[in-house]
Amino acid sequence: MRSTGWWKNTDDFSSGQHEEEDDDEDFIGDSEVEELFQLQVPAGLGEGQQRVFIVHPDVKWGSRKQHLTTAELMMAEAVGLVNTLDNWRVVDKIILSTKTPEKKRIFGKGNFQSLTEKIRQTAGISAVFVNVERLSPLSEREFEEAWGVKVFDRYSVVLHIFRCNARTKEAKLQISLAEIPLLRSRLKNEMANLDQQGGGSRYIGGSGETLIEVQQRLLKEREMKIRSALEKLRRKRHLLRSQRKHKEFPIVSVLGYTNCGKTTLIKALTGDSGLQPRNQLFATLDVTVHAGQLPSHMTVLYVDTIGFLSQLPHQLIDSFSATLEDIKHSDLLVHVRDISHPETVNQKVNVLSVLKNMQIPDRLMSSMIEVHNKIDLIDNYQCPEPNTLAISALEQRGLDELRKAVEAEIVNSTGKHILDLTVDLSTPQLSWLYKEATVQDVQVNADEGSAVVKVIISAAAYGRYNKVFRPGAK
Ligand SMILES: Nc1nc2c(ncn2[C@@H]2O[C@H](COP(=O)(O)OP(=O)(O)OP(=O)(O)O)[C@@H](O)[C@H]2O)c(=O)[nH]1
Ligand SMILES: [Mg+2]
Repeated sequence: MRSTGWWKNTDDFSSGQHEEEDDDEDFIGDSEVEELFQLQVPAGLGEGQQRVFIVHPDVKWGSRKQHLTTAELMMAEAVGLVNTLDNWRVVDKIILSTKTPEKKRIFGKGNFQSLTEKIRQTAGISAVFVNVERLSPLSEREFEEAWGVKVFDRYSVVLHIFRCNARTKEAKLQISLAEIPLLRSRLKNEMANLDQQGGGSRYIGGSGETLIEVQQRLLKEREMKIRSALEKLRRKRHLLRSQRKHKEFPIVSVLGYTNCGKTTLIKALTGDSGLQPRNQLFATLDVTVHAGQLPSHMTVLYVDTIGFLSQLPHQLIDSFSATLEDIKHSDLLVHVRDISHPETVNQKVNVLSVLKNMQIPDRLMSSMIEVHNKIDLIDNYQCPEPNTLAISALEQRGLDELRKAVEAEIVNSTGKHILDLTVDLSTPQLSWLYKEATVQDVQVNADEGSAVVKVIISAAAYGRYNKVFRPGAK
């Protein structure tokens, strides 16, 4: 199986060193990862067709009009999540107004009764998705008993989508870690059940531990194992990052709300046919790297990242912000927006606030290029904001302008200079420049045996050039 992990892809462009080296103490084998990934998927979430009834409990706020739009958008997002999964179907859906979130019960008594009737009368439902971030184990049990089907919250659904889409070792481990709280609350639930039958607090064997203590200990051990495996991967990536820095390929991280077109754009910019854009949320779960050329023929590495989503359960944000950590080490950020989306402004606010919480360095925030994508869906789109670029990644429109803008920022941020150097063709100057810098243009003057070479060159390389070929030059 080909790994698409970022450390692996990075290798493809650098030293050719392979991820899977035998004598590497930080090496994590596939089987080790699979063992940690292989979890007791909550019953009903795994294989098979799922026919889902969605309930969105809506807390009233603001004016009625405002309130309705918000609830409907939240419902649309819930439907989007369910449709992401191949074998899941939405059978019916309902928005129910609810009490304030601080209250213990989500639904009032009357509401709950009519909801229960509706669910029981709808034929063929196999699960109910209650669109709240996290259900308490108590509510989950109560709902499952009343409705007679599995009950999922946003956390378990998003986690399941992540599980289905994870490909690399790191993504799998991150998901296994994010799953621990879910397992912990399931354990609580099971123990509450057992206790009713007097079983959970009984000591087992001669160990002096009760059943629940054993289970909790196993879970804790599992968590430690995952954390240590992740730590090993991180160390490895750090090593590769410093090797890559050496090679001086500038890094351009492409980020934005889920489904805005990041993968499509990188595919268009690099021609990398291995990339698969898909019309679904969280199509990309692994950070991957792809080489592309700028107008000056300079090679840059585009980093495809996991998409942002508002209302992402925050336990998952903790796990996944680690996946995004690496964008801090980029030379440039490109923020892609789906300008045709009705919520495009809120999406931008969400992306910027997550970046702010991640403490992205100021230099990256101020040089970030904002790209308005999917302009093919809007007639005569004009960017309303200055310093933004309008493109269609799908129809490959506006890409040259984008490449130019990327190049200008890269030249700026990496401290490279664009210079016209006159070289003597009887010396190795030109071949030196080809090797150590990016040659943009060569104008040969045959009569004089010289050429004017336009190059992009780092300050350090220019210093070496002068030392070797023009000692005494300032
Ligand atoms: N009309 C139109 N559709 C586009 C454009 N760019 C991307 N899309 C479509 O938008 C959908 C999502 O594209 P992706 O490139 O997978 O989006 P992404 O941002 O990588 O999504 P995630 O990885 O899920 O975060 C796909 O169906 C693309 O074909 C565009 O310029 N115009
Ligand atoms: Mg993608």
